[in-house]
Amino acid sequence: MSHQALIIDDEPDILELLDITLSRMGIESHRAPDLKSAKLQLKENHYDLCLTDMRLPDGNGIDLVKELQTSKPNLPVAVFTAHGNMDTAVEAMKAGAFDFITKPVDLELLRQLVKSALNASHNKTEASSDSEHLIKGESDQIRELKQKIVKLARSQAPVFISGESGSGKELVARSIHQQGPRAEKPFVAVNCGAIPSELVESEFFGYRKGSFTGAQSDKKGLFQAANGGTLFLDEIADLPLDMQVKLLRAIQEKAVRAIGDSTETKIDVRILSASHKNLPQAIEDGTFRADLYYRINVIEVLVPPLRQRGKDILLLTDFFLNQFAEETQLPKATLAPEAKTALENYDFPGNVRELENVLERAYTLCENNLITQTDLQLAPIKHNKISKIETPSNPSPPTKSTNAYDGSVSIDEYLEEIEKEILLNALEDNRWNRTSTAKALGITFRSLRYRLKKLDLDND
Ligand SMILES: Nc1ncnc2c1ncn2[C@@H]1O[C@H](COP(=O)(O)OP(=O)(O)OP(=O)(O)O)[C@@H](O)[C@H]1O
Repeated sequence: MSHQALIIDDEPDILELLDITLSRMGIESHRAPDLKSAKLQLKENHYDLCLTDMRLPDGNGIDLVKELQTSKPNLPVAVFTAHGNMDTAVEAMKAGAFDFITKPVDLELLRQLVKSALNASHNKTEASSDSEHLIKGESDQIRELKQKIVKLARSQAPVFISGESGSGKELVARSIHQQGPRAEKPFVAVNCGAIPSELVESEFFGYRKGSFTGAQSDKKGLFQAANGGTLFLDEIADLPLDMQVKLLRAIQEKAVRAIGDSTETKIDVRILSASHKNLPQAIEDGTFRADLYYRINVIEVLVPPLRQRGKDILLLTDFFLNQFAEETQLPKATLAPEAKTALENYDFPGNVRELENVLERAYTLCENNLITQTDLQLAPIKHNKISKIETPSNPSPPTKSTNAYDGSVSIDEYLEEIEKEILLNALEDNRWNRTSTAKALGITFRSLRYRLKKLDLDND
């Protein structure tokens, strides 16, 4: 059965052009010059794709995008925006639009967009099972995250993934890619902090032969390598400022220019990015551009720290122990009860990656395949969870939320740990925004800064 699309625009020439392009792709299109007629047709027919202009004689395309999110959540809607008007594009994607395309319409980009959209609606049934495989966890936080991923996978909007180091940000990015219409195309992950600043541009955009000494042949950049697929920019906060401008341009124009090239090449890449740093803070500090943040952060996903995932600690433990046994072809290790308790009480500053490393080391060290608390070599009290109660938005007095003081460390150290815990929880709750953290804690900004410094938490 051939696909059907609804195209909504008040300019007959554009409708004609779209109709011809789509019919060459085997897609039958219905035309609507305004919202009223579009809504009528949406009621009467089944569509696989909807393309709408933003400004229509009887209203705004974005209202239709919003409405369709509830009435037809599986129908991909893309919007046309005036050239250079990224604000509208961002607004439309936040409202649930699948993607945007600027006018005058580039037919190559249009064809790519249409293919992605059709794949997206085609893929949705297989989607959720993939994520189950990749991201382990049954906690409410992880369930919610997985549901969000299924939705995000269908859109083409840039997603910013925030979360502590080792919490699984890259895994989330992979999952979004794998469940989306680009799954068959490349997923290219790049650690922005690991590329020397003088090489960033050529790594990203490539270069032409002879463009500088040593450029002996053409080289493709990461954007080109990811064409049709997804480019995952990890540690994006580490990108040098001049490169941030070029990245912004590439995202806006959907085009890149290799070093030494006189022309731009259109590229179709979905941008996912991540950082464990607080980007709003980086903007305040002048190390990150606000306009780039606005573009890459159309949708934000927060990966929760492992210590907030309750039963997932032991579930992941089991998963990793199974994995080690499989890899080594040796019997699976078991955990002594006190080792289990120690893991459950540990706060994992390095999150899932740390758990994996701790277990791998313990698996190697343990005797008779039984992992004891000693084998785990967890950091001393410094990193232990003192409180099991998550209080930060309204911190209760330490006496309520802490275990009894047992004299194993000095009282000062003990109190410092409590203070640290409260500060970290409050920071996390306020997305590392210091101004709101101070407010939530009822202390001044200066006092918060002083405490962070004193407790050696001021490392950003
Ligand atoms: N929910 C999970 N289920 C299974 N494995 C996980 C999960 N979360 C993370 N991992 C594993 O933990 C390790 C770290 O994850 P990942 O690299 O995605 O974290 P990250 O947040 O991107 O880290 P960084 O901040 O250092 O870039 C990887 O080996 C990953 O496969």
